Amino acid sequence: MQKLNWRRIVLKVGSALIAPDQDGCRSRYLLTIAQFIVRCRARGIEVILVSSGSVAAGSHLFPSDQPRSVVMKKAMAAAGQTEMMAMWDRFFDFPSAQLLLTHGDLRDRERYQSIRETVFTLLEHGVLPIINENDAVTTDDLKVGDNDNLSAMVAAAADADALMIFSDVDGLYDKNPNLHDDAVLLPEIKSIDDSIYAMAGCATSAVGTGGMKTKIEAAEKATSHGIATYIINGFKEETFTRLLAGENPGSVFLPYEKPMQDSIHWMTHTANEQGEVVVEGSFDDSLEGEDGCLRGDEIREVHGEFAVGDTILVRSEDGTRLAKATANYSSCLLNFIADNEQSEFSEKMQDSIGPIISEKDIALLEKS
Ligand SMILES: Nc1ncnc2c1ncn2[C@@H]1O[C@H](COP(=O)(O)OP(=O)(O)O)[C@@H](O)[C@H]1O
Ligand SMILES: N[C@@H](CCC(=O)OP(=O)(O)O)C(=O)O
Repeated sequence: MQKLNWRRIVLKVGSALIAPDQDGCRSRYLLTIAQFIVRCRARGIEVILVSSGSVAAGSHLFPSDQPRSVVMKKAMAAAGQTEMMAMWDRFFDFPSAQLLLTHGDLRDRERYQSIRETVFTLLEHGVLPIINENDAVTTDDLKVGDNDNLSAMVAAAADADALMIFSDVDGLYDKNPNLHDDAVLLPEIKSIDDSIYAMAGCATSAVGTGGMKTKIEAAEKATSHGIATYIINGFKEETFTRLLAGENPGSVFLPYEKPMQDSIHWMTHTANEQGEVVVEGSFDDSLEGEDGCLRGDEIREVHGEFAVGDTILVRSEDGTRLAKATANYSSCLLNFIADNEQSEFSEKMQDSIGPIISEKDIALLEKS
């Protein structure tokens, strides 16, 4: 038996595989994916499943002649999720567990840690975690919006070795293969830049969300955490035999050689900034200084309301996004310090509380 190097993998299954006829769940493609999961587990590989498809699975329960409003889609998701979980559960003789998440859960550090603990406990006890976005309750500002990005956040949280995105296409092509006959498949992508994003088109199926763009975003999130990311065709049986043989049946994005530390990765790719501080141009110098930190006299403006421990954006006076960081001070206190930077009280306070942000809690961003 071929020895695979994966210790833990995240599989993401797109809606077209769940409900290919848009008429409820079908086992046609899921059976092969389920067998792949069983075989991986038999080889000692821990598997986490991120399953799309609740809306596609539930749509047949609602009148097709009515507009698909947001609220109608939420109702479809709520009903379709049960159908989809029942379908997955039928394939396995081991237990599975449902986790319905929103971005609101993942971007809160405590809830993120709690999700990690739950996932690890499930895996430890041989239970298959099956994850989807909680579409029935989520709102625009709380949702991830697509399961490609969600699966990458899950893969990072679970410290997986590989993320496999099973879609309706063989991998990433230099242009959409459903629209261009001369599109060429890219088997290996070493780094992701604008030229890679330029290849991505939208979804062409009736049920897909995000197309290739969100898959590349997911690959960027995952590879920067050291997670190899595959985009592969879940419709083809040979995909699964080739994966188990240690081959690449589609496109693989190679992991960073020096992955980000988990808390920095979370801050960069999952957390939302609650507010921002504008600093004078010498921010890089302050990081290189003895304390590796930011002090009150470098702050020009404070925007938004944030508390100690929240993620904030550090911006330069010319608008450049310099870094995300954990705030050691609330916005209220920072406003006071910025207004009274020379005061003895401000200086004493900083001496006793310490730096406004500390080097270990800073994620530097691309300067653009
Ligand atoms: N450069 C590209 N390479 C491959 N597929 C692409 C590309 N650009 C756009 N696509 C489209 O992306 C689709 C897959 O995305 P999507 O429909 O969202 O799938 P899923 O439901 O599996 O997430 C393909 O069927 C194809 O139409
Ligand atoms: N959470 C949604 C799926 C969103 C999504 O990203 O769909 P897809 O592009 O098919 O992976 C659902 O369960 O219907």
